[in-house]
Amino acid sequence: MTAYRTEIPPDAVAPTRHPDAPAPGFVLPTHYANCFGCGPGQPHGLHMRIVVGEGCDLTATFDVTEDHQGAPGLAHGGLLASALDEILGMLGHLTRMSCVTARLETDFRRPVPVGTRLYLTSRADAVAGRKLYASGQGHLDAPDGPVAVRARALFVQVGLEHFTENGRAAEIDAIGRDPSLITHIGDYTVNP
Ligand SMILES: CCCCCCCCCCCCCCCC(=O)SCCNC(=O)CCNC(=O)[C@H](O)C(C)(C)COP(=O)(O)OP(=O)(O)OC[C@H]1O[C@@H](n2cnc3c(N)ncnc32)[C@H](O)[C@@H]1OP(=O)(O)O
Repeated sequence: MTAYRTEIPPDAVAPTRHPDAPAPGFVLPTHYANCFGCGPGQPHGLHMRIVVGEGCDLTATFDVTEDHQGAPGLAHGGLLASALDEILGMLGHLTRMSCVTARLETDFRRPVPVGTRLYLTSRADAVAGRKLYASGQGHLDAPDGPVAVRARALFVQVGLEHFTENGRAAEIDAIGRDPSLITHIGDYTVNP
């Protein structure tokens, strides 16, 4: 059997939902106004609205439009992977780990026509030190519809310097001038 690099290592533990994690049903605010996945200020973005689940899990819907085409009338696979990356990355809200994607493995199981509403889910599967293992999927047109796309991912926890030292100065400076470009939930700042 293939040894995937997102296979959960023996020293991993079950993820713990942080006591101060947002309540079930809470709609997560965008972590950065210009994020391609969730930012309202990003005209070309996916504008995903991600909802907190009961455990270490999230749900979202994503409407596939003609702007998302790869083949005629069908969604572009990279775009579907982006939607999954977004809902997987937001799991850090529940475990209070500010993470970036280290690896994202995507299986495309069925074509996704323009006009589809994709019902996305993600869940944290395990934590090993700074590493968060997660999986997710997208169902066609209903929460229990056929699975069109699924993914497994590894996220690695990083500090704020990951963003301040690597991000382009123009955008980092813009946040300094307008801190509302990134979101604060409770007593912590969501990574940009
Ligand atoms: C406070 C609360 C906040 C709440 C939170 C909200 C979050 C708000 C969410 C935003 C949601 C955005 C959704 C989009 C998310 C992106 O799209 S993020 C952008 C895309 N990703 C990137 O740009 C990351 C680029 N890569 C890097 O910067 C670095 O490679 C990394 C990932 C930080 C790791 O580097 P590093 O810190 O030097 O660590 P490193 O020792 O290399 O790796 C750590 C461990 O991970 C393993 N590893 C690293 N890469 C891989 C890999 N590709 N495959 C397998 N294993 C790997 C290493 O083997 C190592 O394992 P151990 O030795 O510990 O067992």
